Amino acid sequence: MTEKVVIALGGNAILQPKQEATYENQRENVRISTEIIAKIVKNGHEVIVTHGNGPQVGNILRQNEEAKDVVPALPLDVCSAESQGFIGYMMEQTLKNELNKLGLNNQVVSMLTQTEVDRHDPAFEDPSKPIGVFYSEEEAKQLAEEKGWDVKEDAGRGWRRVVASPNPKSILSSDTIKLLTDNKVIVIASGGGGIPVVREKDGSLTGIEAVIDKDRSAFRLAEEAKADVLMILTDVDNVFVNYGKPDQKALGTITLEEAKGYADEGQFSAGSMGPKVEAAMKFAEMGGRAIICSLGQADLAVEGKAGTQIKK
Ligand SMILES: Nc1ncnc2c1ncn2[C@@H]1O[C@H](COP(=O)(O)OP(=O)(O)O)[C@@H](O)[C@H]1O
Ligand SMILES: NC(=O)OP(=O)(O)O
Repeated sequence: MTEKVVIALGGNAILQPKQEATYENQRENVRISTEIIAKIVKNGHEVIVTHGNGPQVGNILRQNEEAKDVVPALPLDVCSAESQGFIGYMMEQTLKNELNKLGLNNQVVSMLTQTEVDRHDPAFEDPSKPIGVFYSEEEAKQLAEEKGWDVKEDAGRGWRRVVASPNPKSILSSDTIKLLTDNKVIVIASGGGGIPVVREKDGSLTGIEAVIDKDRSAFRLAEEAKADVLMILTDVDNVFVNYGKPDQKALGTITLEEAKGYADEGQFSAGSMGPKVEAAMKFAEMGGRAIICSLGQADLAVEGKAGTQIKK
């Protein structure tokens, strides 16, 4: 059965924390991801791809800040647009190559996407979105002091700079995305959660400095593009209960009620698995099928044979 699938690729899939942030490393990781996405297309599904940008947007911002005496620094929303362009370029090119290898000639387009947020969102007062590279606690605190950054510990993996991450209210080009997918075009959209923008009183749009969580905006994208499946890909095969403890247990197919129960127990860390499960539950609530799984198992998971699957 053909299903419309929104695939959300984790930042880890594009740049692993221990890798050097070279173009070559990132392009190869993206190529590996698009090899799997091409298989899903080959199996007959309509696909919309979205992706994270945490490491990349942090690096672009840093480049701008460090070089500001030579070239004026650009604001964070523009860095977000740059990251969408750069990742979209790698993804569009490698996906087309991988589709060609499978004898498929689908059109692929990557769209710069703006996401509307509320300028009064309380998230602007409480920066929480980790961007850029990881630091030791000592380095992070020193950088915070020297450069005025906000820094936080990131889900047990080290310390990172954090910026405001408002809730995505609407993906602005979702009508166009839907039109394209309805016409069999594979769309790469809303990368890095989308470029954050706010609507002025006269209806016009302007950018605002923030980085939107891509799991939250993937849910909005799936909702607005009327997808059947929301698939969030990360670096673990399943969602676990008692994660990291000797009695950890992988979750297979679970009901929305079961997922809510585990979330209420605090099983999913705020900065990592929490937003994924939250997005998956909201999508399941709407009657869709939500999957959280590893990149390597994505083609099996879409057929219901792997990963954590949440249904109403
Ligand atoms: N309950 C859980 N089950 C599985 N993984 C979890 C859980 N709680 C926290 N995690 C962590 O969440 C990580 C995935 O989140 P994150 O690194 O933010 O993803 P990505 O960058 O791929 O979007 C996993 O690598 C794992 O360490
Ligand atoms: N924007 C965003 O959520 O990126 P990551 O998935 O890379 O953190």
